[in-house]
Amino acid sequence: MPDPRTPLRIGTRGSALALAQAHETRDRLMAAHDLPLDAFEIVVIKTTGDRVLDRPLKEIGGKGLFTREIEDALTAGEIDIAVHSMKDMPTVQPDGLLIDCYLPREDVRDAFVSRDFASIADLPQGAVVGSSSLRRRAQLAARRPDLQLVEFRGNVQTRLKKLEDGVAVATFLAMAGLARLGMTHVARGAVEPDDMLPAVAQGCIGVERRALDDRAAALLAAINHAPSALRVEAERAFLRRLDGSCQTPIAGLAELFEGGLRLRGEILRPDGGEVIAAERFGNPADGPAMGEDLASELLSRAPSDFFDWKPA
Ligand SMILES: NCc1[nH]cc(CCC(=O)O)c1CC(=O)O
Repeated sequence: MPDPRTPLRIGTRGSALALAQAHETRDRLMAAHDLPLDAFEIVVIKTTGDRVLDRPLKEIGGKGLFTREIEDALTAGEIDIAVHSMKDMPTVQPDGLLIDCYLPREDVRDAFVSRDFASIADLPQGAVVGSSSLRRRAQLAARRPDLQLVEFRGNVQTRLKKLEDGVAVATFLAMAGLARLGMTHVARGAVEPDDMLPAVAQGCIGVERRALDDRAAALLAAINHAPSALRVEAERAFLRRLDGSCQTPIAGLAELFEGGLRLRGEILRPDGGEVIAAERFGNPADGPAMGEDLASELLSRAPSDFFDWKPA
């Protein structure tokens, strides 16, 4: 049992967004437990995803790329908790680790970012749009097959610079990331989920810990936001059922209303040529079962060649 007076080491990536998320987690822990700043230590961990910036993510390993090394540090006891964008998290955690703490979810929507155009509908015929997100590319192609898509990797600043340089006339970012960086002014508007269903867990920060670490468990329990947990766990059950069999784009969103849970999900062909979508309404406590059931419906409705696509 570690000395409860040693600082709690918070592992995070070093990007501005990751640091903002780590600081938010620390501030919530300080407030919930009336702890001083020096009860915490922020430990920055550089991941493969941060180092390899010149190739599309899908070539170098996709999901898990930003989290693997952080989880290794957690398992090795080099950090005590790890703060993650849940959108980037694989649906299964390594043995001995778990996530049971979620911060209040931010805006789940995608932001439309462009100097010259106000919305997707406003984009001229054939306009060049930058995005490296398989989901956003497929959703956009489904709505606007005339648009030209170019890869657009890197952090928020890098992508904004590419827009400035004229590499593309518009791009998409998560509203949540912009909000946490105090940069929502760069968005021309938010895209409603009806028009572009967000990525599973978009806008939600989760905190991972060692399953047997009672000190971290007790600290984190006080800051878990139950409604966000219910929503994200429903979405992640949906994704878990799909992502074993499916490298195609996936979107999913759970929302709470008047005591009920609405869960929407869709899978797309990467070229946007086909979208299969469905939804469930139910009891919030049944979120994970609803997620699995929704995934099963989409899988059963997909034609046999739907999942033949492999990343380049
Ligand atoms: N894949 C990168 C990533 N992971 C989480 C966010 C934004 C914050 C969030 O959704 O919680 C982003 C950037 C983006 O999509 O614009």
